[in-house]
Amino acid sequence: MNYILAINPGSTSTKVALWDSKKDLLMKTISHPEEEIQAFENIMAQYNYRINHIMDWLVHENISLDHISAVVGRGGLLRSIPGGTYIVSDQMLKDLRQGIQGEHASNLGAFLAKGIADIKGIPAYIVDPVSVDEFEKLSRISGLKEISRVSLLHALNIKATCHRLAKETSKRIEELNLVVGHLGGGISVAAIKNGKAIDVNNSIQMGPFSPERSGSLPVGDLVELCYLGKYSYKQMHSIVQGKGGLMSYLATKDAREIVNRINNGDKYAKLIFDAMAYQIGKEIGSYATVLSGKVDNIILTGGLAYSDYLINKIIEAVNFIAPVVVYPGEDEMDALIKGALRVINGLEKPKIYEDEVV
Ligand SMILES: Nc1ncnc2c1ncn2[C@@H]1O[C@H](COP(=O)(O)OP(=O)(O)O)[C@@H](O)[C@H]1O
Ligand SMILES: CCCC(=O)OP(=O)(O)O
Repeated sequence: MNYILAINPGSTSTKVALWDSKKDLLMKTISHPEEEIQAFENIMAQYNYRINHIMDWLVHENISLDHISAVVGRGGLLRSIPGGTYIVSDQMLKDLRQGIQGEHASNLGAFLAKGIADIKGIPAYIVDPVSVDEFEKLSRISGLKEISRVSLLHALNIKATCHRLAKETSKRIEELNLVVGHLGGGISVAAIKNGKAIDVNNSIQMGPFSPERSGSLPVGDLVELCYLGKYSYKQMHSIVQGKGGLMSYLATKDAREIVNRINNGDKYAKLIFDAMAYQIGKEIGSYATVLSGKVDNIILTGGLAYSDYLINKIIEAVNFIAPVVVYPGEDEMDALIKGALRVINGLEKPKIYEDEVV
């Protein structure tokens, strides 16, 4: 049996999947309790912890490394590069170790893939990392000379949903203009022009607030908050990235719990949840203008797309722009496997990171 192993490290879990030539996909979400993750100084320090969990899972599934022919990981905050499947290289690992564009759980994907692949001398890949950059020149201008807007997005799932829609409508992705909202713990809203993500909010720093991130904030007030002497640099980061958004207002990031509260008459929960829908709709409208209003479809995806309450509010606001297609959840594991397979089956040449940096 020849398996491909896919690894997707997230902030609270490591998702693993095994694909075999009979096209069976075996998947597992290995959850990491907060107190275990918190014990590590940084993301890189979690390497041994996460790889041990993956090895234990393989043993549990009775899969020998001898039967794995390639390993593919989610790509992290690398330098800006075009979409595609990349061979894990030393330079890539160096940039991730250095945190060239910041810290993110996905920075471990290439390390975990390479770590396992090297035991047997098999190839290690990453696919459509979060630093996929297909921006047009205009998209990079921020409003302050010292700061450029950068392309960071849920590229893997966004690209996968574009391919899915193209297939379902018998079109080529290059023919489609789409606005895609990946609505998860973080939110990316991207303008996809002829298959390329020509602009996106950058879910870590801007755009609508999300279950755990503040999104764009009034900039002067943010500067004030930073200099109050109340919070350290590290605390400020964790406030806007992990404890912002729904978490900040409602002390939970669980959309199901919030809808329950709303159904039980909690007016404040309704105000905040409705505001998130409002901001998402506003962002979608803004990205429709990037495409001059020529939008074939709006796609809503990610965990929050399971919430009928939220999705109906967003659809109400944006369906004057284009028909809305909802793909709840995410298909990142499948996208990783498919990316590796395109290269293994010779349909695509694997990209070399060093040659592609934008
Ligand atoms: N079945 C569901 N119904 C409503 N909301 C859901 C459902 N599943 C997940 N969510 C919400 O989606 C959000 C997380 O999305 P997800 O894509 O799983 O996040 P991530 O992968 O970024 O951690 C959370 O707010 C969670 O409560
Ligand atoms: C860096 C953009 C991708 C992102 O925010 O991923 P998560 O939601 O998985 O943290």
